[in-house]
Amino acid sequence: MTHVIAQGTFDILHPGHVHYLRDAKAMGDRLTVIVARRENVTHKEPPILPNRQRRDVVAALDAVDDARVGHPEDIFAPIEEMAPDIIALGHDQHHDEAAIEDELARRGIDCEVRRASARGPEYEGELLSTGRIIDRILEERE
Ligand SMILES: Cc1cc2nc3c(=O)[nH]c(=O)nc-3n(C[C@H](O)[C@H](O)[C@H](O)COP(=O)(O)O)c2cc1C
Ligand SMILES: Nc1ncnc2c1ncn2[C@@H]1O[C@H](COP(=O)(O)OP(=O)(O)OP(=O)(O)O)[C@@H](O)[C@H]1O
Repeated sequence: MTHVIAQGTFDILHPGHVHYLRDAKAMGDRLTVIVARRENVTHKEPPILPNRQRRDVVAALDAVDDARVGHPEDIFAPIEEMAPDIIALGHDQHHDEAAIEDELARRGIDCEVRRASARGPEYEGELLSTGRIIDRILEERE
């Protein structure tokens, strides 16, 4: 059984998220998703929705076998505990594959790091970014 881990913020789900998680699931047999804690989302605006709500909705997707809110301080602690076979990074995630591989090796975790593919819009107006959905809401409702 090949265990795959995916991770992200997943604030206001859209079809890009569904694509990423299906792609990650297709890399193996079992998919666990780590949902980033609000306080750890520092590279962009913090999520609108609470940790548990983002976790619950991700857990309800077909591709997802299990979803959990991430560790507050050590992002490698859940990886160490679950010992997955593959970490599937999102196509645009800022994480450096080599740095993650180095840390996995340092901790003695035998796990491959891969990148998932991107999905573009399939029709005029399809919005595949939480940030852009929020911008649209602000434009149209103010
Ligand atoms: C291997 C890995 C493990 C992670 N584990 C956690 C975690 O335990 N807790 C957490 O809050 N975030 C965790 N993160 C999520 C990062 O915080 C996340 O990349 C970022 O905040 C959200 O990025 P996004 O822009 O793709 O949504 C992890 C990221 C990676 C690459
Ligand atoms: N169009 C897409 N195609 C493939 N993967 C996507 C797409 N949109 C988001 N993802 C992936 O989903 C994961 C979680 O994304 P995240 O929660 O950062 O949402 P986002 O919509 O990309 O956010 P924002 O655009 O506001 O920064 C990331 O790994 C990201 O690469």
